[in-house]
Amino acid sequence: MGLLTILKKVKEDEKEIRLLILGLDNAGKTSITKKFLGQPVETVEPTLGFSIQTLDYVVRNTSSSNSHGSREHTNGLDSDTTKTADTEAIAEGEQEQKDNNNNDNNEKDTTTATIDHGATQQCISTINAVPPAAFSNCHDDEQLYRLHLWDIGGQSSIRAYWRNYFEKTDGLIFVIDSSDKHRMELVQEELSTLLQQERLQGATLLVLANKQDLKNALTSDEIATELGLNSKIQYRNRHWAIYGCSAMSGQGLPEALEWLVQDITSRIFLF
Ligand SMILES: Nc1nc2c(ncn2[C@@H]2O[C@H](COP(=O)(O)OP(=O)(O)OP(=O)(O)O)[C@@H](O)[C@H]2O)c(=O)[nH]1
Repeated sequence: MGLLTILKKVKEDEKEIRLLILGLDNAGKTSITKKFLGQPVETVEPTLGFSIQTLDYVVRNTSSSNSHGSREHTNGLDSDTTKTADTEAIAEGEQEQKDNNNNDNNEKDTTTATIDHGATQQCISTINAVPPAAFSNCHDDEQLYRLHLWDIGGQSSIRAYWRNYFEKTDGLIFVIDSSDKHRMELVQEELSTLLQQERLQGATLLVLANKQDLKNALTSDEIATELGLNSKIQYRNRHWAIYGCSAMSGQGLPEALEWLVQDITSRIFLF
């Protein structure tokens, strides 16, 4: 294997992005994940554990397609912040993730794999079989990123397990049911607790104010105020954005994902 081949392989391996999708139960995490994957969203079941999906995402390196123009709110930080590497040993979560990463590597060519995590934890790992050649088929002005979408159940009994999935997270997608006004305080508390976690310190935060198709939905501006995104100190050193969206219509999702990928890639990939 020549040097160039080795360098290219290193480069290719680095183009993987890990996205953690969290939020209260019924917020729309699975529906949004399905929409990202181009799958039907009419029938979704509550996630009783977690599911992992991969999505190959192409970014065109032209000035127009790289722009973040459609984002609604950001903290205005420079995008050259270095990714925080968390080397602390993670007890059970780390082991669980290693098991799943191994599964990921081993099962690339299969469509599904199931891991038994006992009564409350199920994992359905669906790996979209994308030929490795896909990486070399991009045009010069295109870059392919492989997004790993970790959709974790949001029911209160499962929220205690969220911490098992923090490791190596590049981006946190926090999904909110914008029509669920009574639980906004709980949403605020859960997000605030998440952002205090050391292993999520370097992660870009994308807040999705979902279900904008419902008449009684709060707007993304109203939710930003509820969460204190522009006022709380814990958001000052964080790359964040909030987008209104609807998993049903898909409205707002392409722009939101584009912003997230652009923010992450501009921070963590050197070439
Ligand atoms: N009207 C509307 N309904 C939505 C939208 N997104 C999701 N839903 C519905 O909300 C319900 C919950 O959606 P899920 O995607 O299962 O939510 P979840 O966050 O994955 O839920 P858990 O797995 O319990 O954590 C389902 O009935 C969806 O059809 C949306 O944008 N608009």
